[in-house]
Amino acid sequence: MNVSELVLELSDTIPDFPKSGIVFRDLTPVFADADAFTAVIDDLAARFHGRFDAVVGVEARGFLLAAAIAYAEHVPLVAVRKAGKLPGEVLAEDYALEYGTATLEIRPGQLAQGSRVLIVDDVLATGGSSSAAARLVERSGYSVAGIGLVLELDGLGGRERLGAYDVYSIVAERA
Ligand SMILES: O=P(O)(O)OC[C@H]1O[C@H](OP(=O)(O)OP(=O)(O)O)[C@H](O)[C@@H]1O
Ligand SMILES: Nc1ncnc2[nH]cnc12
Repeated sequence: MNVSELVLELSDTIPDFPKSGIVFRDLTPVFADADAFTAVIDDLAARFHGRFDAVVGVEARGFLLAAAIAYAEHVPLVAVRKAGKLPGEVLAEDYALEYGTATLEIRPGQLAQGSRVLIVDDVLATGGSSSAAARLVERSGYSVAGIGLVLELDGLGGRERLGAYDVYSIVAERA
């Protein structure tokens, strides 16, 4: 099986989680399969290879992917976290997602100005999380080299919202 077949084969679909009406796509079984996880990391890293100086992972599921890509490509890893988790000076962006609203934060000054940053997350739905992460990257003085995702849910406006960026997902499916 190729990497997109592995993602489709192993991922789960849970109706009415975390709220009634949401069809939740769970990628943890993909991460729990060593061959599939390795294939996912290799695919995302290869797609953007040579075009990024650092990786940003979006809490929480994006951390799992971003850490592995940073290790594989030997580049710095920066965490974009939910509000109140990072100490010291932070930049913050409010956003909406499929099942609520939240705030993401970054500690600026961790990378050289002008660094090309790859933003990584597991799922693209409305694009609220990724666009908030992109705004934090840009407000920190870096550029967004691309946004890498495992699964894109079509029909929720995410790709349209991220139109300014190079967005790649391993699998796209109708939400
Ligand atoms: O495109 P969007 O509409 O923003 O949705 C996608 C985001 O939603 C999920 O995270 P969630 O906020 O549920 O947090 P978690 O990773 O901590 O579970 C997912 O991991 C993405 O970060
Ligand atoms: N339907 C969904 N499944 C998994 N993660 C999500 N993040 C936002 N919407 C989601």
